[in-house]
Amino acid sequence: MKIAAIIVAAGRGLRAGGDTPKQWRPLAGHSSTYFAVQAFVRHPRVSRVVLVMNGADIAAGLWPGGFDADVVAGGETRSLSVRAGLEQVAPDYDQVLIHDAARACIMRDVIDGVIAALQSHKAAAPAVAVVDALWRGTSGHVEQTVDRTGLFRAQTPQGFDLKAILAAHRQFPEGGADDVELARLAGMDVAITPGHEDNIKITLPEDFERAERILRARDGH
Ligand SMILES: Nc1ccn([C@@H]2O[C@H](COP(=O)(O)OP(=O)(O)OP(=O)(O)O)[C@@H](O)[C@H]2O)c(=O)n1
Ligand SMILES: C[C@](O)(CO)[C@H](O)COP(=O)(O)O
Repeated sequence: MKIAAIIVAAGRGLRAGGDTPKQWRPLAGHSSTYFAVQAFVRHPRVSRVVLVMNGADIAAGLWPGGFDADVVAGGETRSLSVRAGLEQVAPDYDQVLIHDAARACIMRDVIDGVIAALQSHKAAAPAVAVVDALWRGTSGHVEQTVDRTGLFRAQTPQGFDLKAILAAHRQFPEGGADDVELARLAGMDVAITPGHEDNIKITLPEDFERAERILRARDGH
């Protein structure tokens, strides 16, 4: 099986704040995008990596290179950025892994779990089960306890049969929360694989410190 990876890095990171989009800010000596791309370039089963960037970030030279990855311009939404990446992957690839550049701490086991599940499924994605009690609240007050049974927190990389996910994106150009949502809209069954608590998405300002701690605790970053 020929596997490609798409790293989406074209967002503006508004919730994280700062002058520079979160995926380009200094993180453990590099950037979140650097670590995300590195994880897939180094993976022995992945033979092509496509990095999707905002056009202005490409023009500003934010990607320092140094890895064998194709760079392509993204779109206004995450789904449009993924679509741009998918259109760039050569049709002789069988499967594609779609990953957020904002998930710098992605680890080998999580990627391996998705690839293993793709041997028997057309779609597979990592997640962690919700273990805390869940509340619905308004104006700082608890209104209701929500049943957590069967609830998961979705992560990336989300993996797919290339032709099937490309067809799903073409069928639903309005997009969705993530590629799993589009796959399900197109009728695909999606297997849940083990995620990891450290595979965080840098979303809020405080997430940088946590990501930095996780990365610095690893050897040879
Ligand atoms: N138009 C977009 C929007 C998002 N992304 C990417 O999708 C990933 C996950 O999205 P999210 O965390 O929501 O990033 P942003 O959209 O940048 O964040 P925010 O919503 O806070 O602005 C990120 O790596 C982001 O760069 C993208 O490639 N193109
Ligand atoms: C794809 C994703 O990372 C799964 O957790 C997520 O959907 C990204 O976007 P969000 O805007 O933070 O929901």
